[in-house]
This record gives sequence, C-alpha cells and structure tokens, in this order.
Amino acid sequence: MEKIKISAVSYTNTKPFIYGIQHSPVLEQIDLSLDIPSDCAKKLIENQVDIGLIPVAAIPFVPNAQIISSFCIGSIGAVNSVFIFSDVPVQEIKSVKLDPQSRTSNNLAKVLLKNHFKVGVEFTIDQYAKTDAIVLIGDRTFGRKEDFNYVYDMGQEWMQFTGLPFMYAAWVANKPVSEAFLEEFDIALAKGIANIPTVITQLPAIDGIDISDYLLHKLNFELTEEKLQAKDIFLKLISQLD
Ligand SMILES: C=C(O[C@@H]1C=C(C(=O)O)C=C[C@H]1O)C(=O)O
Repeated sequence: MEKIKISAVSYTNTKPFIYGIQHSPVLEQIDLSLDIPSDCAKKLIENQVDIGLIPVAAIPFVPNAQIISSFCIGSIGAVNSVFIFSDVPVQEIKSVKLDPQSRTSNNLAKVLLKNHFKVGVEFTIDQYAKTDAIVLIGDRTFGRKEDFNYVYDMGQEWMQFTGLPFMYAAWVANKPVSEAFLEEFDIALAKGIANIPTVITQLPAIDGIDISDYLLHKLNFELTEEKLQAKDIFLKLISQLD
C-alpha cells in the first residue's frame, strides 16, 4: 500500500505529535518529513504531501483543504514562542521585518498592529533590512526576550483583542483520506499529547525557555470550537488587510 505523505513542523512545539506518531502502529503507513512551517504549507499546496501540519493562514491556498484532526498547535493566551520583538513601544513602531519561516504569525502581526494596536506599519521580508521590530516564531525565539526592549506575545495580544484562544497550525489534507487512517492518526496524536511529560524528559534543556511550562501550559493542542471560531475571524481579518 502506498504510504500517506505527511509534512509536520520541525519545531519543539510538534515534538508531542511526533512522539505519538512514532509510538503508534500508524507510523508504518506514513512517510513523514519535518519542515519549517512555510515549507509544510508549500508542500501541501503543491501536492508534494497528502497531509500537512500547516499554518492556518495558508489554509485558503490549499486546494480541497480539509482539517482532519481534533488536534492543532494553539494557545489560550500567551504562547511564549510567537513574538513581535521591538526596540520601541508598539505605538511607535514604523517598520517590521517578517519571519520567512512563518505564514500565520506574519499575518497575525499585521492583523494585531492594524486592528488591536491601531498603528500603520511598513512590513518587509528583506532579512537585511533595519527595522524597529521583527516577527519571530518557534525555537529561534528561545532565550531572545532579553535582547529587545519591548516584547509582545501575540497569543496574549490576540486574547486581549478577541477574548479567544488562537490556532497557529492545523492538520490539513488536500485530498480525501480514508476514515480508518484518520481515526488511527488522531489516536496517535492523542497518545503524544497524553505523554507530554515523557516527551519533556527526552528533550535537552535550552537556555531561556522552560520547555516543561511551554509544552504543558503555554501551547494548547485541542482543536476546540473556540479555536475554530478564532481561525474564521483571523482569516476574515487577513482578507481585509490592504
Ligand atoms: C506556536 C507556534 O506556532 C506556529 C506558527 C506558525 C506560523 O507562524 O506560521 C506555523 C506553525 C507553528 O509552528 C510557533 O511556531 O512558535
């Protein structure tokens, strides 16, 4: 039988899911690659994989996109790995450098700066540009908070703006996948989430981040009605950006 090709995020936030997949029989049916989020999206959009853990901002660009799991990468308030790092207070930000590995958080920064902070800002993807602030996500944020005068956790700011949790990435298929597989896959993901304490013991300590607090209390992996509602609001606000 041909294997189901899956692209998942290569960051620490996805380690629980990887643990669950690797400790479940469904592993044998999967051809798994670990990629930066923007590449997870690209692979699913270009049909190089069947399922991706992809940035929610990329969902509208996936042909026949279907969210196929009851798990996601989310947070209820602060997430501690999705930031606007700034040299100046947010009201004074004039320019922001985006993170090339991100699709969701770059758009979240745009949405929050426009609708929540109400500042008009120029964005650039030029990594050599000198800007007032930067968007940074994932493991590259670990230990970086001390390097900046102002630190805005976008999970926390989204909660203040909408009163809702947030969903950064979802498991999405670009074609019909058998119910039997999806059931087994979700059981594997659930196993990973149930075993986060074990996953933590297998990860190296990293300066500047409490990995245990991050995986157990900041990230929140259940795909709830509220997170779906947040996704719909977020995608609508993205469509209204100029
Ligand atoms: C919480 C995070 O969620 C993520 C943010 C993403 C994005 O901004 O496009 C995509 C996948 C997730 O890795 C993070 O990376 O820190």
